Amino acid sequence: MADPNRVNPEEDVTQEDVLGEQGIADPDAEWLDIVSRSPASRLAQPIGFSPSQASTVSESSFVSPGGIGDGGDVVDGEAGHANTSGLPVKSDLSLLQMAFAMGRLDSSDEEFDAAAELLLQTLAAQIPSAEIGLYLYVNDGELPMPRHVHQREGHRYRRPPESLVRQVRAPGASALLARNVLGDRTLATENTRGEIDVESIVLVPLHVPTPPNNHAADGMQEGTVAGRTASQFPEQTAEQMQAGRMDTANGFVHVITTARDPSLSERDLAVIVTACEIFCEACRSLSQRQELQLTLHQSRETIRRLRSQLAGRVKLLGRSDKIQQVQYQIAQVARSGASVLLRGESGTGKELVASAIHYASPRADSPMVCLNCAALSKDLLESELFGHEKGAFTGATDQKKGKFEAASGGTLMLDEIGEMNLDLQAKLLRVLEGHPFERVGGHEAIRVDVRVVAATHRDLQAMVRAGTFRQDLFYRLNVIEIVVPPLRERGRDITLLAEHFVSTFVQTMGRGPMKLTQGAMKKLLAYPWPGNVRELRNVIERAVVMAPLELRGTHEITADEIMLTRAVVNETAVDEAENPQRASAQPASGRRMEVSPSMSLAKLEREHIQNVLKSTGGNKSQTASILGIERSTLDRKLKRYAAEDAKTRS
Ligand SMILES: Nc1ncnc2c1ncn2[C@@H]1O[C@H](COP(=O)(O)OP(=O)(O)OP(=O)(O)O)[C@@H](O)[C@H]1O
Repeated sequence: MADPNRVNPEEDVTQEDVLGEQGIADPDAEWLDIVSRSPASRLAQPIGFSPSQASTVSESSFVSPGGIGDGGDVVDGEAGHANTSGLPVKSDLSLLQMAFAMGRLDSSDEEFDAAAELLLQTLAAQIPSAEIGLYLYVNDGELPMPRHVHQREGHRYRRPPESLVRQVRAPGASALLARNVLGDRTLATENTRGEIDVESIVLVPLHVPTPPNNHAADGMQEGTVAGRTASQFPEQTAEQMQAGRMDTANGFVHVITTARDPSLSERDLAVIVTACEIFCEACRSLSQRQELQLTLHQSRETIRRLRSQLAGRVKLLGRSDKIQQVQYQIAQVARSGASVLLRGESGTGKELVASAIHYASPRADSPMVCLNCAALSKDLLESELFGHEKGAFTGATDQKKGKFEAASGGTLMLDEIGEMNLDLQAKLLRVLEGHPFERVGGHEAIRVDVRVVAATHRDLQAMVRAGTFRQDLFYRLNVIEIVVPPLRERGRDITLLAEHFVSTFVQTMGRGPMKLTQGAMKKLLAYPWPGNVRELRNVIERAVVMAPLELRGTHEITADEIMLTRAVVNETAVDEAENPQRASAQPASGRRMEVSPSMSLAKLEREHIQNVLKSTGGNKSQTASILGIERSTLDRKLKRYAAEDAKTRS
């Protein structure tokens, strides 16, 4: 025969195990340990109770622990809750309504308390004769004041005694129902008249994620505690709860009825447990959403910070007239939303100019996206530009947004626009004219607000004449044209940029101080820079990398350490600068000049000037600088050579 002191004879759990050492003072108290829940099983079950799983419990007996839907559900037949039709009963509907209402809560800080309020309202509607308290522990210390309370008009809710609370806070504790507890001091506390008139009690442990922000103080009901902070709550994350790692409740719901009211039934217990399950799940999902929102917020902040850092770095260096003209144009066009066409050789800084326009424009806080039209096949370029739907083509395993969508609100730079085929040019034109577009394989019309900056090193007008570039697109893109000059036409900007790159690389590579020698500078100035600024950058990077590791003081980067790919270097100037005593008669082009003993000094000078002029691509300022003469002197000499030639011809 079963030991009446045992809660669950099968599992050898005594009544004391459930209630602790102090146990039940009143031997008449009837206990039902109804639900022993594992987090993993939560909400895996329907909210309602299936008749096939229901079991009726006779008075004065204990039921084995079991989760809702685990076969341990209890239905109070007398209360008429057993439902053989399989249709939801009234309480199920109300719980469903509560679940929907909780599901609709957004993830703002106050929603945890809104969910708690919904829970209490639902329970109050289901059990009109009950007083209810919801508790959350800020730490593992004493019983806190209830965070939310429901009490009827003229009635006063009373907290449970500590000894009872310990039971629901024990690891893996179940929900409890106690009846006939009138006068039992271990199960209920006194009312204002010093009587213990509580007749039945339900306690349900809660496993809720840490409330996001303790706004509980705002608009709380009587008995709640203000001034708690989220960090004071025990560390419990939604993931931990989901994984079922946390088995100590960090809160509970306490429901009581007094001697004047109907006693709480098993059906009431089941409803309360289910409602609490829904509440905990809603809190978990709110917490997860809030974590996601926090991550999103942090990511946005990071992007904003990186953008402003980037904006600070987008500096178009140069003091030459030509670069100052470009800087002026950037400032002019940035304020407008007009399309810009950037022209210039490869490596001159077209992308940098596009970025400078973007970061100086009101679109600076939105994305700046670049796409090189030369790097992709026609089909890939279309999908990169406009995106594609899942399954649009082989390999399109997911939906993908295109660069137009990615640049929404910002700027899209289309580099090498001259490489775009005519079909795509037509599609691009439509978008530039304000028409919506569809992703490849899609039907949804997408509209974006994007400023397009196109760039090319090709002669688009010639392409228009040849029929390989649409004239209407050319006009649409060429609202404003900015020509980025080649480096060889920027004179002293070469050394300015070189010095900038030296200090940049020294810093990023963590090297000691370095500087360029005069000879190195002259070598740089004498070079025609077919690869423009990009090539200069690479040359300097190499020089910094190759500089001796053991340095004392400032390392001087000599001409010999400047490795140029083309052999067209003014070695004369360099040699003279590095070894002034070793004057040489080598031409600027790098070809060794044949110097016959009969050659006059004037002829030698003329040949040298023409060679240097050739090596700088006709850049007179640069030539003058290399030769170490004034620009006006060079002009005079060139005029004289032209006059001499004309005279010879006539
Ligand atoms: N005036 C400048 N000041 C500082 N850095 C520059 C300047 N011009 C170009 N650069 C640097 O030179 C490199 C090449 O520039 P960028 O990529 O903008 O050239 P591009 O004309 O767009 O080249 P491509 O036509 O090949 O795409 C980049 O590292 C860029 O930061």
